[in-house]
Amino acid sequence: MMPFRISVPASSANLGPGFDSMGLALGLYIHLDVEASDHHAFFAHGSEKNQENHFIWNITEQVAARYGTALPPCKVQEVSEIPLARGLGSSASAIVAGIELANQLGNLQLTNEQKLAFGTEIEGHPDNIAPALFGGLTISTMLDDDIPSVRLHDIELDLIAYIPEVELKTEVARDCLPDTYERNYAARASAMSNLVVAALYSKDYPLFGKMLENDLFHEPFRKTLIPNFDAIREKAKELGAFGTALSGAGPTMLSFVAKGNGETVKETMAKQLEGYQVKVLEIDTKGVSIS
Ligand SMILES: Nc1ncnc2c1ncn2[C@@H]1O[C@H](COP(=O)(O)OP(=O)(O)O)[C@@H](O)[C@H]1O
Ligand SMILES: N[C@@H](CCOP(=O)(O)O)C(=O)O
Repeated sequence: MMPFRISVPASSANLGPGFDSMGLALGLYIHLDVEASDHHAFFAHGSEKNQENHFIWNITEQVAARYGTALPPCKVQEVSEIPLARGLGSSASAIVAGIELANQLGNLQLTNEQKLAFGTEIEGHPDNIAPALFGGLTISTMLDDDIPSVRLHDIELDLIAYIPEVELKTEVARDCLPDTYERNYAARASAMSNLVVAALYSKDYPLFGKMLENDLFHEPFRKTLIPNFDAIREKAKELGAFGTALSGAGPTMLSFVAKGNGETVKETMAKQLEGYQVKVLEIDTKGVSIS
């Protein structure tokens, strides 16, 4: 086996009201460096200890078992830039990395549809899995036997992420959500989501930002868990951001600003947010890749 590297981007799910459906691939990556070995070994990021039960390797074994394939012994070294449990899709990126590792080691020739279906089955929703696989901004949903997914091109915006030190597990942030929504409420919430997509398509970024900040599906129920939710949104707006939303389930927030303004807005925001990593992030356009 020739050594190879699997790289998977992070992602920001939801984009306001696109709950469990929209996601944007980001230029932060998890990498798996793989080489032949006489025994199996998985080294997690920053660890020198072999972890036989690692989250990613477990996914790889599940995929191999599903296809009845034996995996050749190899050494895997994980290197990751994606912070865990901050709303940047680390679990989905790790799942996609595990699926791709099985695909490469077992020469499974999985189609994109098979990878998306398997990843969504594990994660429970496709909004982070689809952009981690395909790159860019994806809109997808689960049907009984299919996961339709559309990719939007040419998002001409700069992105600024405000990543706090605290973690928030997605599972905990999902437990705060109502089980059901009343019909008129759900219709209004869906209308916001429709307008987010329409505004992105027509590059009407002021309208996009306005609708982004009018989510009714999840942010109203999660904002009390999120440090500085209103302050970040208001300050970014003052500095000219079109809009700011929770990234995934949070606690990271993500601002969308005019192309070319990202660094200036970032500098000012960073001064106000002690203890945060404030970053201008690129949009990843490739999704999972092998090199
Ligand atoms: N690279 C990784 N290695 C091991 N576990 C991971 C990795 N990435 C994610 N996880 C698991 O997923 C959890 C975070 O997932 P989640 O709560 O959905 O947050 P998010 O996906 O927004 O980062 C981590 O606490 C860990 O259990
Ligand atoms: N739609 C999900 C997205 C979770 O994204 P994550 O990056 O926080 O795992 C949700 O909002 O629960």
